[in-house]
Amino acid sequence: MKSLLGEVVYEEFEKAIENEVKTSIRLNPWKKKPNFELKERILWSKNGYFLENRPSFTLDPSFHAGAYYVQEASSMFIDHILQSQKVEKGIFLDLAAAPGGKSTLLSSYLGEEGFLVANEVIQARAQILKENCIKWGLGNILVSNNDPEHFEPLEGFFDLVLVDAPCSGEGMFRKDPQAREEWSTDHVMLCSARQKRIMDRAGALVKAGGYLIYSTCTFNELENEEMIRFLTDEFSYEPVRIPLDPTWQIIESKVETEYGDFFGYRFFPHLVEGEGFFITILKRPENAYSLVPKKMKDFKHRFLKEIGAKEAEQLDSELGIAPNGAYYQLNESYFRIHHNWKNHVDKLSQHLSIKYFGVEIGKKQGKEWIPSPAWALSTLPKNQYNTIELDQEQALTFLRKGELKLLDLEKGWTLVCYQSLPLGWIKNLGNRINNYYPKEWRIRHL
Ligand SMILES: C[S@@+](CC[C@H](N)C(=O)[O-])C[C@H]1O[C@@H](n2cnc3c(N)ncnc32)[C@H](O)[C@@H]1O
Repeated sequence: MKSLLGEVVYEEFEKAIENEVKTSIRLNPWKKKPNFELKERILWSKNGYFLENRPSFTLDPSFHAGAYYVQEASSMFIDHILQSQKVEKGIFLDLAAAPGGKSTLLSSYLGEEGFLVANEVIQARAQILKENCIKWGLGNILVSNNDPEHFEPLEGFFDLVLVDAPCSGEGMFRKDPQAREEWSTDHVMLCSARQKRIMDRAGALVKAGGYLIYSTCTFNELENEEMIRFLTDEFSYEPVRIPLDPTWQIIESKVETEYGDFFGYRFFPHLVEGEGFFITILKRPENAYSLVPKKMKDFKHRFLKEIGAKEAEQLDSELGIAPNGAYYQLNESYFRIHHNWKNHVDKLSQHLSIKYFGVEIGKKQGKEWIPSPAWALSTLPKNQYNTIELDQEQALTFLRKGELKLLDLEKGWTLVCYQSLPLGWIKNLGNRINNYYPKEWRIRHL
């Protein structure tokens, strides 16, 4: 750090990492705003705000409704990159995605015009990623649980690939004392070697004219600038320079390579109200040559059944959804995606271990239709259902999967909402009210 910053500035850095980092959130632009005051916007992010203090997010039902994501400010710079480059919306990949901070940002950017593959190699973390993507609710994400190597047949498939790499975590020294304990030069070398393995695969997945974004939460050059050199040696990429407002105090780093000057951006804790961070973006030339995919292990989902176009139209009409869905059936459950992405999902399902995709609408059990919690949390309409507005206490009871005592509730299914934000389903059986909030999501420590 001393060689990166010089002795004098190093002291400022050392002081800064003893201070608390400001809490920040990013709003879900496709859902209703939560009912609290947001005064200080994060300047490089369209939907990011600093909070004055750190509230208990667990006790805020609008957090569980996916109205916002708690994310530190530096990471939201991706928003500025996408907006300033006017990156075309298409099919994006977030290769190291859990718990989903950057995936939910990419999903917001894409909206209905794009589709995101959010991948996580560690199974337990892929489960958390899936939960966060469901709550975000846009239905434009496919969650997979694969090693980057498994993506080999998808070379040249993606308009944008983001790799937020596992790293030595120097930028987390302030938040996480364990990160300081675990740091060693050997660990930095190990991280750098692992990043090269990942980027050796990721670099080939971008289509001609597409973008590759690489980021870490560490400062050292071996895991950052060195990776830019590695990528330009292995693949043909063009540099991209991001416009910066000097008041943001983000430090640009120029990397001279034999293929031209490339740029990275560093976020230091003594300059920026966020965690330490490094990010770079490269562009695959329009005339880049794509490798011919090799045959590899087949992950085809044997149980995924496609629903015909006619039946899909009928389902959309019965459910009150615009007639632009493609449906798949997995056991008794129905999953819906925008039909524009059907061919992509078909291709992806041949190679990836899919954990979730689109919106799980519900399942048929005998003659009964059971609406899914994911549908409740999605931005798709649910107009034909009764809704009920809960106060905070009642909403927390619902999220604990407790029993709600509600008078004059109509028989059958009701969508429960908090501040007009859907949380899930209850069903009035006459003698009792069943709570359909998923057991694995219920909030416990209250
Ligand atoms: C920095 S975190 C990603 C954070 C995430 N992008 C977000 O914004 O919420 C890096 C992720 O890489 C995963 N990972 C670890 N080893 C990996 C490997 N060899 N290949 C790909 N991903 C790996 C970790 O499990 C972790 O979830």
